[in-house]
Parts: sequence; structure tokens; C-alpha cells
Amino acid sequence: MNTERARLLLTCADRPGVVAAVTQLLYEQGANVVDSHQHTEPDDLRFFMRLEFDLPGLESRLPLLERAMEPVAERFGLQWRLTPAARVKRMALFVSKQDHCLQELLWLWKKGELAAHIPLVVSNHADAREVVAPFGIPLHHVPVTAETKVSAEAATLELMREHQVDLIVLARYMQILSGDFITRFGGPIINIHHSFLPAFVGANPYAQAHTRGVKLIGATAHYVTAELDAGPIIEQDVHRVGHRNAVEELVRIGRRVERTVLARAVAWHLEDRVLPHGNKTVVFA
Ligand SMILES: Nc1nc2c(c(=O)[nH]1)N[C@@H](CN(C=O)c1ccc(C(=O)N[C@@H](CCC(=O)O)C(=O)O)cc1)CN2
Repeated sequence: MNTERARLLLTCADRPGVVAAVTQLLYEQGANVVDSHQHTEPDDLRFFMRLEFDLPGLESRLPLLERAMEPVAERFGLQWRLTPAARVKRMALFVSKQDHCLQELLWLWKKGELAAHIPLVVSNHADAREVVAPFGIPLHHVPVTAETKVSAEAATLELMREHQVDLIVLARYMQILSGDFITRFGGPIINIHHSFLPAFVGANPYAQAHTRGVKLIGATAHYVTAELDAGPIIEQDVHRVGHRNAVEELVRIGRRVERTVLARAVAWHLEDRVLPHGNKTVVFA
């Protein structure tokens, strides 16, 4: 892990001089920029920027760099976040019975391709225990029924607090999270929906798609909000299908798309490449 690498993300109302001021500041602080992306949203002229840079002695020099950012932030009205790459996020994976997305994330994590700590897996069923055990990660079985949903969410929130979780990933977790849970967790939650949103929101999207006679099926990774499957989209992909494909085949074909789309979205989030903008995202992949 490169302990000198950091990421600076910022957004502001677009105006000339922002890029120059920020890169000059980094230069003056002794930083070397190794990657830079910027974008101005045409609709509202909102400016977004992501910089990666190396700074020798980063941890000890971070407070100075943050103080140096303040006048520039004041001058341009920046909203900004400075994150050392070595501070990896603590990610909890949630799953129900379908474990293909969970397996993809665990495999990639084991290979070192997802820069995160995974302190626990949470499931409303016990099926995934054997999948998770070889990775040395505890699975917490928290059953959920209509009657126990409130207490189950309270217990789950306590697990998030206890394990200092920064990010929740719903890897085909088939329980609708309450607005109260989302608010009290307070961090980002990423879901994989097994359709090409906004088509086929809610349960059983492949059956809905088959009934509609679609020629494409897809998957959508999005941030979770209280409104079901309506949060900012991070990544999507599709696969061609046709009249010969029964629903079971749509499910089978769809699994490959879901696992790939979720993995890309989670990796980009962990690398601070996703910047929310209203109910959309800017992704500097
Ligand atoms: N607040 C949110 N919670 C969840 C979201 C979301 O966008 N906002 N996404 C879902 C995942 N999902 C589709 O991708 C989904 C999951 C579950 C259901 C549903 O109808 N669940 C039933 C129970 C089903 C069961 O017990 O097997 C329910 O919760 O009443 C629809 C869509 C994850 N959560």
C-alpha cells in the first residue's frame, strides 16, 4: 500500500481558476499529481474534480495540507474531501440466498483487487455461512420477518456500530431497508438491482422482463435511498436475450451481469471515484 498516495475530491460552482489554484497549492505543498479528472455538468455548471497525488510524509503533513486548502476552499466555495489511500474503508456485505455477487466480491477481495477491510457479512438467512467461512470472515445471521423487522434492523445497526462500518454493500440482500435504518447508519449503502433501471423496479425483475418480452436484460448498481431502487446509479450493464430464453435462463444469464456490475461499482466507490450529484453520479473511472 502506497502510504504517500492521497485522493482529493472536490466540487463547486464552475469558474475559471479552480484547477490552477488547487494544483498550485499541491505543488507548493510538495505533492506530485499522478492522476487528474475534472468535469463540468452542462445542466447546472457544477464542477467536479478528482486528483490523486503522492506526498512524502503524507500522514504527518496532512494537517498542514488541510489548513492550506481552507483559503482556496473559501475563495472558490469548494466542497472537498482529502483521503489517504492507505485509509481503507470498512465494508460490510449483506446477502440473502443468492450468493453469486457475494462470492464475486469475496474472491476479488481475497485477490487484493478490492481495497477494503471486510469485518463481517450479514444475512437474513444462514445459507451463505459455508461460502463466507473459508475467507475467515464472520457471518451474522439476522433473520427478518414483518414482525421482527424493527428489532432486526436495530441489531444490524448495532453490528455496524460495533465493527465501525463505513460502507454497506447489498449483494442481493432481499430486504427493503427502512428510511430510519438508512438515516441512522449514516453512510453509503450500495445495492445491486437485477434489472436495467429504471425498468422493472422491485421484486422479481426477471419475471417482469420475461413478461414484457425484452431483448436486453441488465443489472444496476446504485446508492440506496428510502425510495426503493431509486438512488443514484453508479454502474449498469446489459446482455442480449430473446424469445427462446425462459425466465430461468434470464436469471442464469443475469447473474454474470450482476456480479460484474456490482464489483465495478464497489471498486470505484472504494477508490473514491464516484461523486454523487443530486440523484446522479459523476464517475471518474
Ligand atoms: N431502502 C431500500 N432498501 C433496499 C433497496 C433500495 O433500493 N432501497 N434495494 C433492495 C434490493 N431489491 C432490489 O434490488 C429488493 C429487495 C427486496 C424487495 C422486496 O420486495 N422484499 C420484501 C421481502 C422479500 C423476502 O422476504 O424475500 C420486503 O422487504 O418486504 C424488493 C427489491 C434492498 N433493499
